[in-house]
This record gives sequence, structure tokens and C-alpha cells, in this order.
Amino acid sequence: MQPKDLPVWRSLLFVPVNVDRFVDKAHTRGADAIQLDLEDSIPPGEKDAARARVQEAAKKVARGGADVVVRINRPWRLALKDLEATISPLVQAVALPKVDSGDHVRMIDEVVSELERERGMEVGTTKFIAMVETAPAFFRAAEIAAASPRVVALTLGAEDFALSVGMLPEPEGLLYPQIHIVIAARAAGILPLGFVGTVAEYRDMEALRATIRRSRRLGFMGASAIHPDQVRVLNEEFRPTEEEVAHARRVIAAYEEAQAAGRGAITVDGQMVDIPIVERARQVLKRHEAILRREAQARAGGDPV
Ligand SMILES: CC(C)(COP(=O)(O)OP(=O)(O)OC[C@H]1O[C@@H](n2cnc3c(N)ncnc32)[C@H](O)[C@@H]1OP(=O)(O)O)[C@@H](O)C(=O)NCCC(=O)NCCSC(=O)C[C@@](O)(CC(=O)O)C(=O)O
Ligand SMILES: [Mg+2]
Repeated sequence: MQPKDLPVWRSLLFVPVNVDRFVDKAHTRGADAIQLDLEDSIPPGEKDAARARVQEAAKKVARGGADVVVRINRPWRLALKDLEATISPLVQAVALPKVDSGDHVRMIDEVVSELERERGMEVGTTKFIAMVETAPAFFRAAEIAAASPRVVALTLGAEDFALSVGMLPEPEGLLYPQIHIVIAARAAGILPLGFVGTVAEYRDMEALRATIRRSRRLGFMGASAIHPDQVRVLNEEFRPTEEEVAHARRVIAAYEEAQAAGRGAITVDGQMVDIPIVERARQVLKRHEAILRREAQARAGGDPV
């Protein structure tokens, strides 16, 4: 499998597309991605009006350099209309809720390819975030993650998933499914997004900080937010700390020196260092640099730097 060029998405702010006061200022909130929502934050009677606003909203929310994601609906008749309204060069990715299987992803892939072709876009440019939100999908998470080159991220919709399996969306019950998501995403070479908790609890920032810190250690690379206050915490916590970056540099320097002297295992800061530890240190630096590039790009208003 070819390694994918994955986006830096520490924070993905959900913005109900029909709430003007949210859309108007969303670009000032510092999120790496804005997820314009057509699904659960839009009541059934508002779906048509919301869909009609997607392109204008996409233009507005991209002003600060965030990537634009649109979350479509699950029932096919709504999903098809949503895709018609969504696919354009202004939208980098589509979030697919309540995905059932690899076939489900491939059907959407085919529709998106038709639309890209018709609209003069390069086929394959629109990426997918696959949302596992049911018990059957949980058992097909690896298949879903690997279903299309468009899928760049996998996440658990904690609220819908908890509903589907009859648990409450609490860390104790969510730990196992969330770790499953991390492993399924990594097996497909894509981003695991999420945390061991639910976005619905959005008032206690210290609790969120502790949860994100723990979730990053479990392998998550970013997560959704429903409120702007959550964005700062996600951006700060889904990045290597200064200490981790400094440690990674020491590990790599010491290892390279040791290799030149014919040694494959050494001690750094009292810990044994060999190949997987060096590789982890390289990943820390790569992530650190990718985040710095992302932040520079956001400061430049979205233009590559
Ligand atoms: C919670 C609340 C009603 C609170 O509103 P309030 O108005 O009381 O908030 P305030 O504190 O007064 O706002 C302070 C300032 O922020 C502005 N502001 C607020 N929210 C903003 C925002 N989202 N975007 C931009 N701006 C915003 C506001 O305009 C004000 O700005 P200003 O006027 O300048 O002072 C509101 O946030 C909200 O509706 N959120 C989105 C909810 C949503 O999208 N749900 C669906 C996605 S989850 C899901 O589907 C679960 C899942 O599928 C997936 C999963 O888990 O991954 C699963 O299954 O689990
Ligand atoms: Mg959901």
C-alpha cells in the first residue's frame, strides 16, 4: 500500500450550516478543519435550505485557511442530494456518517467520481472521513478504512455508537471501541480521529484537556469539536510537547552517533533505545514539523508556504 499524504487535522469544528452567526465567525476560531454539518444538527424540515447554503458557507469558513469538510446525511436519497450540493474545489473532504461497509464507501466514491468528472475536477481529490456509528460497522472498521484511497480518516461517532450498542457514552465503555478505531485506521495507513469521551460534554475544558492528553497517548491524531472553546484545547494537546520534541532530537542524535560506532542499542535519558524507539522519535519530529507548516499556512490565509 502506498503511504497516503494525510492532512494535519488536530481540530475539526462542527458548524451547523444553517446557523449564520456560527458560519460567519467560524474562520476566526483556529480549527484545522471546519465540518459544515448537513446531518444531525439540521432538522428534517431544514435539510433543503441547508444544502442550498453549502457552497457559500464553504467560501466563508475557508477564509482563515481551514480545510472544509461537509458531513452529508445517511439515507441515500438525502446523501445523493447532499453530494450534488457539496462536491466542488471549495470542499476538501466529505464526512460519511453511519457507514455500514466497504461497499457503502465505494458507492459514494463512485458518485463523487462522477461529480468530480462532470465538474472538471481531478478525480480523487475529494477525501472522505468515515464515521463508524453502529455495532455492525464496528466489526467492519478495517474494511471501511481500506475501502477507497479517498478515505483519509476513521472516527467513532461516540453518541450514535453508544446508542447502537445500548451503553452510555462514557470512557469506560468507549475505551475498547476507540482503540479498535485506532488500530483499524493504522492498518489502512489513515488518521485515527476521536477521543475516549463524547463531544457533547463541551463546558469543562480541564476535563477535555485531560481526556485529549490520554487519547493522544492511545494513538489519536485529532478530533471533532462542537464548540469553539474546544478548538484551542484540541490544537494544544494533539501535538507533541516541547519536551517530547527535545527528547526525540536527543534520541536520534545519540542513535546516529552510536550507529557510526557500530552500536544498535544504546541508553538515552536512562532508557534503552533501539530501532522502534528511534522510529517513534522520527515520527514525533515529522508530526511537529507538519504542525508548524500547517500553522504557517493558516497564518498565510491558507496559501501553501
Ligand atoms: C452546543 C451549542 C448549541 C452551544 O451554543 P451556544 O450558542 O449556547 O454557545 P455559546 O457558548 O453561546 O457560543 C459562544 C460563541 O461561539 C459561537 N459558536 C458556538 N458554537 C459554534 C459552532 N459550532 N461553530 C461556530 N461558532 C460557534 C457562538 O456563535 C458564540 O459566538 P459569539 O456570538 O461571537 O459570542 C452550539 O455550540 C452548537 O450548536 N454546536 C454544534 C452542534 C453540532 O454540530 N452537533 C452535531 C455534531 S456532533 C454529532 O453529530 C455527534 C456524532 O455524530 C459525532 C461525533 O462525536 O464525532 C456522534 O454520533 O457522536
Ligand atoms: Mg453521529
